Amino acid sequence: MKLPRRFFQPLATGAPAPFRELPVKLERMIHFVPPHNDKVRARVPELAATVDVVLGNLEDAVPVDQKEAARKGFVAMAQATDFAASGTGLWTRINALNSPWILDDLFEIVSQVGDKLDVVMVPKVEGPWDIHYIDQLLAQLEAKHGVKKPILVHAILETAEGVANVDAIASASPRMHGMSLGPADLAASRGMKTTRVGGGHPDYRVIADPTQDGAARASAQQDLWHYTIAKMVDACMANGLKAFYGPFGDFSDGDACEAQFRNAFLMGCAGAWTLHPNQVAIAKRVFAPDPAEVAFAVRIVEAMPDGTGAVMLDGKMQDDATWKQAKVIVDLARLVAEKDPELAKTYGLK
Ligand SMILES: CC(=O)SCCNC(=O)CCNC(=O)[C@H](O)C(C)(C)COP(=O)(O)OP(=O)(O)OC[C@H]1O[C@@H](n2cnc3c(N)ncnc32)[C@H](O)[C@@H]1OP(=O)(O)O
Ligand SMILES: O=CC(=O)O
Ligand SMILES: [Mg+2]
Repeated sequence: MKLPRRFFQPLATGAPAPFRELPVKLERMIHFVPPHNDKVRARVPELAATVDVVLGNLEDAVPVDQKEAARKGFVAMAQATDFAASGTGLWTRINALNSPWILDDLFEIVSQVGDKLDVVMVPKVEGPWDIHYIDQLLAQLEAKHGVKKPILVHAILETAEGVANVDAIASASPRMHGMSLGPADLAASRGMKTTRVGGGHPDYRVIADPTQDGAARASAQQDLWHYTIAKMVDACMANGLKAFYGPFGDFSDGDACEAQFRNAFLMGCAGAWTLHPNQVAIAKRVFAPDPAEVAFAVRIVEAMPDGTGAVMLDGKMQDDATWKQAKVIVDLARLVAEKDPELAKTYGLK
């Protein structure tokens, strides 16, 4: 373990100092773009204005013979668009640490567009040692190429070992931005008996006890991801990081996607991945607080100006703890309102 006083020291001479606090940004969706696909890449300038984060994906879903094209495509799309102008984040998902592509991914991207890159998403993180390796390498590359702003690291939680080490991953480096649940790889790693990318399964359910009259027994589907999301959210929030739901692969089932995203939002996640344009509106709807909740949260904050004491609102007791919950909702609503004029009007925040 590093000494506490060395935690925030740059890991290479000339590399920028790590952030003490994460920049405050709205990240309702991390929109995945296949950079080797010329048609989709050509749409990135237009797309950038409509999503919170554009991510160029170099890992799974890119065929082996397109890995170089994807990397070059990402550099081209990073150069062609001013993401900062629309307040849009620019991320890339690099190949895994045990792959033959990761070094070229980082060398080429940091050398050519390191100053534009906000976050590197690292797949299949198993433990803090993976983050330490990326942390050191990024510092060396930032120093070599004169990158001024620290590039953040986002881990995908998608192996059984990674889940077992989630707290140590979250606290491994001040470069950590957050984590995403990777339900597809995690299902495989855990030996789950599914063939899906996120979402539920109709056979994962609880059933009521039999009754004497032999009536049909009530049964309800359960959420396969509840435990992991809760574990990830706790690890992230305890370390000042952000937690995200990852991919939902059935593009034809908007309702199921929305329900899964909403569970994650209610449990503390900041956003989710969008893999297809039709998931962007879902993420915008879900990862912004409900206007009625915002209105009630404003009443709580106004009823307890210094955040202490106990008051009654509509028959419900409010105190310091509900004031803090209300503050989470009002702060998020203000962040959303800065970007969304329609919701700003609906929220009507002063
Ligand atoms: C488990 C994991 O690792 S998940 C992360 C890895 N997976 C990914 O990154 C997948 C990202 N998404 C994609 O590559 C694509 O959506 C695909 C290949 C899965 C499907 O693409 P298509 O077959 O073209 O889907 P579809 O026909 O429904 O697309 C509709 C339109 O949206 C466009 N589109 C599809 N996906 C995207 C995207 N991610 N971003 C922008 N535009 C897109 C298509 O080009 C198409 O445009 P057109 O109407 O002008 O032809
Ligand atoms: O990378 C994402 C996953 O679900 O696997
Ligand atoms: Mg994966």
